Amino acid sequence: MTFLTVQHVSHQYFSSDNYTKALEDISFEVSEGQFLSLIGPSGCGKTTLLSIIAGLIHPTEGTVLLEENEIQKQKVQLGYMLQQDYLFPWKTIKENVLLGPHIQRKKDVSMEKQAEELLAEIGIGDTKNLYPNQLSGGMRQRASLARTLITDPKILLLDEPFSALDYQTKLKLENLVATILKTYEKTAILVTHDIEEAIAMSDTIIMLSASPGKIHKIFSVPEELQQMNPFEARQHAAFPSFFQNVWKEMDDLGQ
Ligand SMILES: Nc1ncnc2c1ncn2[C@@H]1O[C@H](COP(=O)(O)OP(=O)(O)OP(=O)(O)O)[C@@H](O)[C@H]1O
Repeated sequence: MTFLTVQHVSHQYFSSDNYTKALEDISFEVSEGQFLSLIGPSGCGKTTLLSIIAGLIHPTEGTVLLEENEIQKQKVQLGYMLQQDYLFPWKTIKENVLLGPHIQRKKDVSMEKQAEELLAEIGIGDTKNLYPNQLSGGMRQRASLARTLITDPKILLLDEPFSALDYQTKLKLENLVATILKTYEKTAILVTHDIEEAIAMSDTIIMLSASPGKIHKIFSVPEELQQMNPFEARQHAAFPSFFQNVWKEMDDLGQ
Protein backbone atom coordinates (compact mmCIF):
# COMPACT_ATOMS: atom_id res chain seq x y z
CA MET A 1 0.00 0.00 0.00
CA THR A 2 1.20 3.52 -0.74
CA PHE A 3 2.13 5.19 2.51
CA LEU A 4 2.53 8.83 1.51
CA THR A 5 1.06 10.42 -1.61
CA VAL A 6 1.92 13.89 -2.84
CA GLN A 7 -0.78 14.85 -5.33
CA HIS A 8 -0.48 17.76 -7.77
CA VAL A 9 1.08 20.07 -5.20
CA SER A 10 1.77 23.65 -6.25
CA HIS A 11 2.72 26.49 -3.97
CA GLN A 12 3.02 30.24 -4.24
CA TYR A 13 4.32 32.63 -1.59
CA PHE A 14 2.48 35.94 -1.56
CA SER A 15 3.70 39.25 -0.20
CA SER A 16 2.09 42.69 -0.38
CA ASP A 17 3.62 43.61 -3.75
CA ASN A 18 4.55 40.34 -5.48
CA TYR A 19 4.46 36.54 -5.35
CA THR A 20 6.92 33.67 -5.82
CA LYS A 21 5.86 30.49 -7.51
CA ALA A 22 7.88 27.98 -5.48
CA LEU A 23 6.44 24.62 -6.64
CA GLU A 24 4.39 23.48 -9.62
CA ASP A 25 2.39 20.28 -9.97
CA ILE A 26 4.50 17.94 -7.83
CA SER A 27 3.21 14.35 -7.60
CA PHE A 28 4.94 11.25 -6.23
CA GLU A 29 4.38 8.33 -3.90
CA VAL A 30 6.43 6.93 -1.02
CA SER A 31 5.98 3.43 0.32
CA GLU A 32 6.44 2.44 3.96
CA GLY A 33 10.09 1.99 4.91
CA GLN A 34 11.30 3.83 1.81
CA PHE A 35 14.15 6.36 2.00
CA LEU A 36 13.63 9.16 -0.49
CA SER A 37 15.92 12.11 -1.18
CA LEU A 38 15.00 15.46 -2.69
CA ILE A 39 17.78 17.20 -4.59
CA GLY A 40 17.94 20.15 -6.95
CA PRO A 41 19.43 23.60 -7.39
CA SER A 42 19.25 26.19 -4.64
CA GLY A 43 15.80 27.72 -4.37
CA CYS A 44 14.00 24.92 -6.27
CA GLY A 45 11.56 24.44 -3.39
CA LYS A 46 12.96 21.44 -1.47
CA THR A 47 12.34 22.93 1.98
CA THR A 48 8.93 24.25 0.92
CA LEU A 49 7.96 20.74 -0.19
CA LEU A 50 9.21 19.22 3.07
CA SER A 51 7.23 21.81 5.06
CA ILE A 52 4.10 20.99 3.05
CA ILE A 53 4.61 17.27 3.73
CA ALA A 54 5.05 18.12 7.44
CA GLY A 55 1.73 19.98 7.33
CA LEU A 56 3.45 23.25 8.32
CA ILE A 57 2.51 24.98 5.08
CA HIS A 58 -0.82 24.53 3.31
CA PRO A 59 -0.14 24.19 -0.44
CA THR A 60 -1.87 26.62 -2.77
CA GLU A 61 -3.01 23.59 -4.79
CA GLY A 62 -2.93 19.84 -4.31
CA THR A 63 -2.89 17.52 -1.32
CA VAL A 64 -0.61 15.27 0.71
CA LEU A 65 -2.11 11.99 1.91
CA LEU A 66 -0.71 9.75 4.62
CA GLU A 67 -2.27 6.31 4.57
CA GLU A 68 -5.00 7.79 2.35
CA ASN A 69 -5.96 10.59 4.75
CA GLU A 70 -5.12 14.23 4.20
CA ILE A 71 -2.05 15.01 6.31
CA GLN A 72 -3.34 18.38 7.51
CA LYS A 73 -6.57 16.88 8.81
CA GLN A 74 -4.94 14.34 11.11
CA LYS A 75 -2.61 14.51 14.08
CA VAL A 76 0.39 12.74 12.61
CA GLN A 77 3.54 12.07 14.57
CA LEU A 78 6.34 13.37 12.35
CA GLY A 79 10.01 13.57 13.18
CA TYR A 80 12.08 16.53 12.01
CA MET A 81 15.87 16.69 11.93
CA LEU A 82 17.40 19.95 10.77
CA GLN A 83 20.83 21.41 10.10
CA GLN A 84 20.67 23.04 13.55
CA ASP A 85 19.91 20.72 16.44
CA TYR A 86 17.68 23.10 18.47
CA LEU A 87 18.46 21.32 21.72
CA PHE A 88 17.46 23.37 24.78
CA PRO A 89 20.74 24.58 26.38
CA TRP A 90 19.31 24.59 29.92
CA LYS A 91 18.24 20.94 29.76
CA THR A 92 20.47 17.89 29.99
CA ILE A 93 20.75 15.58 26.98
CA LYS A 94 18.36 13.08 28.56
CA GLU A 95 15.87 15.85 29.39
CA ASN A 96 16.10 17.07 25.80
CA VAL A 97 15.39 13.55 24.51
CA LEU A 98 12.40 13.30 26.85
CA LEU A 99 10.90 16.56 25.61
CA GLY A 100 8.46 14.93 23.14
CA PRO A 101 7.14 12.34 25.64
CA HIS A 102 6.79 15.09 28.27
CA ILE A 103 4.76 17.26 25.88
CA GLN A 104 2.62 14.16 25.22
CA ARG A 105 2.36 13.72 29.02
CA LYS A 106 4.17 10.36 28.95
CA LYS A 107 6.30 11.04 31.98
CA ASP A 108 7.04 7.60 33.41
CA VAL A 109 10.08 5.52 34.33
CA SER A 110 9.80 3.37 31.19
CA MET A 111 10.23 6.49 29.01
CA GLU A 112 13.36 7.44 30.98
CA LYS A 113 14.72 3.94 30.44
CA GLN A 114 13.88 4.15 26.73
CA ALA A 115 15.71 7.50 26.45
CA GLU A 116 18.80 6.02 28.09
CA GLU A 117 18.69 2.94 25.86
CA LEU A 118 18.28 5.07 22.75
CA LEU A 119 21.21 7.30 23.71
CA ALA A 120 23.34 4.20 24.31
CA GLU A 121 22.25 2.69 20.97
CA ILE A 122 23.38 5.77 19.07
CA GLY A 123 26.69 5.87 20.90
CA ILE A 124 26.29 8.74 23.37
CA GLY A 125 24.93 6.94 26.44
CA ASP A 126 27.52 8.56 28.71
CA THR A 127 26.37 12.10 27.81
CA LYS A 128 22.88 11.75 29.30
CA ASN A 129 23.57 14.09 32.22
CA LEU A 130 25.61 16.62 30.25
CA TYR A 131 24.31 19.85 28.71
CA PRO A 132 24.31 20.51 24.93
CA ASN A 133 27.23 22.99 25.12
CA GLN A 134 29.40 20.17 26.52
CA LEU A 135 28.93 18.09 23.33
CA SER A 136 30.51 18.24 19.85
CA GLY A 137 28.35 19.06 16.81
CA GLY A 138 28.15 15.38 15.82
CA MET A 139 27.13 14.33 19.33
CA ARG A 140 24.45 17.02 19.42
CA GLN A 141 23.04 15.74 16.13
CA ARG A 142 23.01 12.22 17.63
CA ALA A 143 21.04 13.59 20.59
CA SER A 144 18.70 15.30 18.17
CA LEU A 145 18.17 11.95 16.39
CA ALA A 146 17.33 10.28 19.73
CA ARG A 147 14.88 13.08 20.55
CA THR A 148 13.18 12.51 17.19
CA LEU A 149 13.07 8.71 17.43
CA ILE A 150 11.67 8.48 20.96
CA THR A 151 8.31 9.83 19.76
CA ASP A 152 8.10 6.91 17.28
CA PRO A 153 7.34 9.16 14.28
CA LYS A 154 5.58 7.75 11.23
CA ILE A 155 7.96 9.61 8.93
CA LEU A 156 11.30 11.28 9.48
CA LEU A 157 11.85 14.51 7.60
CA LEU A 158 15.54 15.33 7.35
CA ASP A 159 16.41 18.83 6.12
CA GLU A 160 20.17 18.88 5.48
CA PRO A 161 20.91 17.43 8.93
CA PHE A 162 24.59 16.75 8.18
CA SER A 163 25.53 19.87 6.23
CA ALA A 164 27.03 21.74 9.20
CA LEU A 165 29.29 18.84 10.20
CA ASP A 166 32.88 18.12 9.21
CA TYR A 167 33.29 15.43 6.53
CA GLN A 168 34.37 12.62 8.86
CA THR A 169 31.54 13.22 11.34
CA LYS A 170 29.06 13.56 8.49
CA LEU A 171 30.02 10.11 7.11
CA LYS A 172 29.67 8.56 10.56
CA LEU A 173 26.28 10.18 11.13
CA GLU A 174 25.00 9.16 7.68
CA ASN A 175 25.85 5.55 8.55
CA LEU A 176 24.23 5.78 11.94
CA VAL A 177 21.01 7.38 10.69
CA ALA A 178 20.69 4.91 7.78
CA THR A 179 21.29 1.92 10.06
CA ILE A 180 18.88 3.13 12.75
CA LEU A 181 16.15 3.88 10.20
CA LYS A 182 16.53 0.40 8.70
CA THR A 183 16.42 -1.20 12.17
CA TYR A 184 13.25 0.68 13.12
CA GLU A 185 11.81 0.32 9.56
CA LYS A 186 11.16 4.05 9.34
CA THR A 187 10.11 5.98 6.25
CA ALA A 188 12.34 8.99 5.60
CA ILE A 189 12.58 11.99 3.28
CA LEU A 190 15.95 13.75 3.09
CA VAL A 191 16.60 17.18 1.59
CA THR A 192 20.23 17.57 0.57
CA HIS A 193 22.53 19.50 -1.76
CA ASP A 194 24.92 16.59 -1.74
CA ILE A 195 24.37 14.10 -4.59
CA GLU A 196 26.78 11.56 -3.03
CA GLU A 197 24.85 11.67 0.22
CA ALA A 198 21.53 11.18 -1.60
CA ILE A 199 22.89 8.12 -3.44
CA ALA A 200 24.55 6.62 -0.36
CA MET A 201 21.48 6.97 1.85
CA SER A 202 18.35 6.57 -0.23
CA ASP A 203 16.43 4.11 -2.43
CA THR A 204 14.89 6.83 -4.60
CA ILE A 205 16.06 10.32 -5.58
CA ILE A 206 13.74 13.03 -6.85
CA MET A 207 15.48 15.82 -8.72
CA LEU A 208 13.63 19.13 -8.93
CA SER A 209 14.25 21.89 -11.44
CA ALA A 210 13.86 25.49 -10.27
CA SER A 211 11.63 28.55 -10.74
CA PRO A 212 9.14 27.10 -10.07
CA GLY A 213 10.23 23.73 -8.67
CA LYS A 214 9.01 20.86 -10.85
CA ILE A 215 9.95 17.20 -10.88
CA HIS A 216 12.77 16.93 -13.40
CA LYS A 217 13.61 13.25 -12.93
CA ILE A 218 13.08 10.36 -10.51
CA PHE A 219 16.06 8.00 -10.08
CA SER A 220 16.01 4.53 -8.52
CA VAL A 221 19.30 3.93 -6.73
CA PRO A 222 20.88 0.65 -7.96
CA GLU A 223 19.62 -2.29 -5.89
CA GLU A 224 23.11 -3.34 -4.81
CA LEU A 225 23.79 0.11 -3.29
CA GLN A 226 20.44 0.11 -1.47
CA GLN A 227 21.44 -3.08 0.34
CA MET A 228 24.57 -1.48 1.83
CA ASN A 229 25.22 1.09 4.49
CA PRO A 230 26.25 4.51 3.11
CA PHE A 231 29.94 3.97 3.79
CA GLU A 232 30.03 0.64 1.91
CA ALA A 233 27.86 2.06 -0.89
CA ARG A 234 30.39 4.84 -1.50
CA GLN A 235 33.11 2.17 -2.04
CA HIS A 236 31.05 0.03 -4.45
CA ALA A 237 31.91 -0.17 -8.16
CA ALA A 238 28.36 0.88 -9.14
CA PHE A 239 28.62 4.18 -7.20
CA PRO A 240 30.74 6.35 -9.55
CA SER A 241 28.80 5.58 -12.73
CA PHE A 242 25.45 6.21 -11.05
CA PHE A 243 26.85 9.41 -9.53
CA GLN A 244 27.89 10.55 -13.01
CA ASN A 245 24.35 9.96 -14.37
CA VAL A 246 22.79 12.04 -11.62
CA TRP A 247 25.50 14.71 -11.82
CA LYS A 248 25.10 15.05 -15.60
CA GLU A 249 21.35 15.44 -15.25
CA MET A 250 21.86 18.15 -12.62
CA ASP A 251 24.44 19.86 -14.82
CA ASP A 252 22.02 19.79 -17.78
CA LEU A 253 19.50 21.71 -15.68
CA GLY A 254 22.03 24.55 -15.95
CA GLN A 255 20.71 26.31 -12.85
N1 LIG B 1 8.53 32.50 3.37
C1 LIG B 1 8.79 32.77 2.09
N2 LIG B 1 8.26 33.87 1.49
C2 LIG B 1 8.49 34.14 0.19
N3 LIG B 1 9.24 33.36 -0.63
C3 LIG B 1 9.78 32.26 -0.09
C4 LIG B 1 9.60 31.90 1.29
N4 LIG B 1 10.27 30.75 1.53
C5 LIG B 1 10.86 30.40 0.37
N5 LIG B 1 10.56 31.30 -0.61
C6 LIG B 1 10.98 31.23 -2.01
O1 LIG B 1 10.49 30.03 -2.55
C7 LIG B 1 11.45 29.43 -3.40
C8 LIG B 1 11.80 28.02 -2.85
O2 LIG B 1 12.48 28.17 -1.60
P1 LIG B 1 12.96 26.91 -0.74
O3 LIG B 1 13.63 27.44 0.47
O4 LIG B 1 11.84 25.98 -0.57
O5 LIG B 1 14.02 26.27 -1.74
P2 LIG B 1 15.21 25.23 -1.43
O6 LIG B 1 15.32 24.37 -2.63
O7 LIG B 1 14.98 24.57 -0.13
O8 LIG B 1 16.43 26.23 -1.33
P3 LIG B 1 17.93 25.95 -0.79
O9 LIG B 1 18.43 24.76 -1.56
O10 LIG B 1 18.68 27.19 -1.12
O11 LIG B 1 17.82 25.69 0.69
C9 LIG B 1 12.64 30.38 -3.44
O12 LIG B 1 12.49 31.20 -4.56
C10 LIG B 1 12.50 31.19 -2.17
O13 LIG B 1 13.04 32.48 -2.31
